[in-house]
Amino acid sequence: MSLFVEGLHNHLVGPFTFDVPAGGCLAVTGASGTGKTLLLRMIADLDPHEGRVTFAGIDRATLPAPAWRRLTALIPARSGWWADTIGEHFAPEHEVEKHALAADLLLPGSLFDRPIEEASTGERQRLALIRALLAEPRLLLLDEPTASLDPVSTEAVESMIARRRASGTTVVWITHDAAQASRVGDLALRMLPGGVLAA
Ligand SMILES: Nc1ncnc2c1ncn2[C@@H]1O[C@H](COP(=O)(O)OP(=O)(O)OP(=O)(O)O)[C@@H](O)[C@H]1O
Repeated sequence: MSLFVEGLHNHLVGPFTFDVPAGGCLAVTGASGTGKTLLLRMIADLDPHEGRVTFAGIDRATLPAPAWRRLTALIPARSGWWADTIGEHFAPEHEVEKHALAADLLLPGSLFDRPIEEASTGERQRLALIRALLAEPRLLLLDEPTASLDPVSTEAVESMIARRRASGTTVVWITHDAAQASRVGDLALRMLPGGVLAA
């Protein structure tokens, strides 16, 4: 399912116009504060904005919000957690799959029994990714998903996203790592101050 963004802007950043084909990955780079997160949040419809977002040929404005939320997942740089233990954040029907995804991301299965306060930043990042992937989104919006990870764990995340892309999931991936941007992205956008995009 392809993503088409046209004239997307708010009072701080934009307008942005680009498209990402089905299964493609747009790598977004740029200095801190140039509006990368705001771009993701506007695509996800989490912040007020103007402009058009079309996914799989459907104008997002015509979709009820719950339908859009089922199609997309935004994984923020800092994930939100509300229950005491990690496992409580996962539905019982995902018991088997969550462990499989955790193993793929080099996380021990015992982690799910532990309090969330004990999870490291890098563990939380991977757990947030697992939580999002269990819902099988067709559009993944990733905000620096490997910022706190070592090279081996980073590679595990990149491989997992590559597998999702192979089954048609479309990705927008924010990164500060130019090498990662060229590894994971088949399209690249660089944000400049003022939210202008350069290819
Ligand atoms: N709710 C808000 N109200 C006012 N200004 C905001 C708001 N959210 C973000 N900004 C500002 O908009 C600009 C872009 O923020 P954004 O978080 O998108 O940057 P970024 O490129 O993702 O930065 P980083 O690489 O540091 O994560 C920043 O100057 C930020 O201070």
